[in-house]
Amino acid sequence: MTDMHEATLILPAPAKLNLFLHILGRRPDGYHELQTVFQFLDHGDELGFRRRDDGEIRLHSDIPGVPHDSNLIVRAARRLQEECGTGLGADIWLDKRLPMGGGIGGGSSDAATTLLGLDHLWQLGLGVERLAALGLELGADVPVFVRGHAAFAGGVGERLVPVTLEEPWFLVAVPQVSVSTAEIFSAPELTRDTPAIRVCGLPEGGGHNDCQPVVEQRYPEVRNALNLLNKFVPARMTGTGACVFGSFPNRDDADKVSRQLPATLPSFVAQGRNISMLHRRLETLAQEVSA
Ligand SMILES: C[C@](O)(CO)[C@H](O)COP(=O)(O)OP(=O)(O)OC[C@H]1O[C@@H](n2ccc(N)nc2=O)[C@H](O)[C@@H]1O
Ligand SMILES: Nc1ncnc2c1ncn2[C@@H]1O[C@H](COP(=O)(O)OP(=O)(O)OP(=O)(O)O)[C@@H](O)[C@H]1O
Repeated sequence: MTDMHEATLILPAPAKLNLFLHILGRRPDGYHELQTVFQFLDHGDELGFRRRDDGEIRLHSDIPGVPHDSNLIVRAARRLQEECGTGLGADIWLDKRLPMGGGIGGGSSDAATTLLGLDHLWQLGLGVERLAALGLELGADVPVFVRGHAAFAGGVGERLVPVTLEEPWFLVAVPQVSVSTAEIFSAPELTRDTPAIRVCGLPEGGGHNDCQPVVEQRYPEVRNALNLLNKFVPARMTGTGACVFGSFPNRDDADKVSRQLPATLPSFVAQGRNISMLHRRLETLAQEVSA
């Protein structure tokens, strides 16, 4: 067993929030037409990479309940190898900080960081378009992390239009429950007929999350978290849950509320960002190389 300090490249895998999530309809293949806005958080997992010359992909950090070969990090690495036919491999370490099944995109972000990290390490120069297309094969949320810009999403989540938003501080509460995205999308009671908005951005009044009533009904932990946070700030769920969030003009205000939440409801405070911290780090790396 080796450690993160053996990595030659360490990169962040930030979380995202869905600031609203409207479900417009269901396609014959079961996937849902939706509209949402993604913004990144300056908080996330961390991944370490080191090149191997024998073609092996080895993830040295276990996630309980996720077999090595099913981990999105390993799947992303193997898909990239297959795509470009490289004989190179990698040792990979993961410092998992984001809750799983939290609706903040941890697995998708890990996959995107793997695609961009190995593209850099193996000097493939595949470019964001091809990496985003590979990402979409792994999950609907992967392309936005590959592109790294806050975005309005349409279609089944794959049609992305970059947007520039205010960058408030968010308090994200983490109910101690994991919500399955597939379960919520297959719920008979899910509202699937919200009218499309015409602007590529935040709707007037901020919109809503159609998945929230379904999750509140099925998961009392999420309902309780929303009730608690709503006492201080208008609270909303991200994605298909379980995390709920409220926004604040500065860090101090968010921290104050965070300290008033009960110990049974963990939370974190992070700034919303239009450029993901992964892309800011890659930009710095590129500048260091060219200097
Ligand atoms: C809810 C969101 O997080 C919003 O950002 C995403 O749309 C879900 O993204 P994700 O977790 O990457 O989802 P995927 O792994 O692609 O799909 C998980 C499951 O969610 C359902 N699903 C997902 C996306 C979509 N537009 N319609 C769906 O019905 C499908 O049943 C699918 O089997
Ligand atoms: N590297 C990974 N990190 C987290 N989950 C992973 C990973 N690889 C595979 N998975 C699987 O993916 C599932 C969803 O994890 P994830 O943390 O992305 O959920 P989420 O935050 O609800 O995502 P989303 O907002 O994209 O729906 C997990 O329950 C786990 O079984």
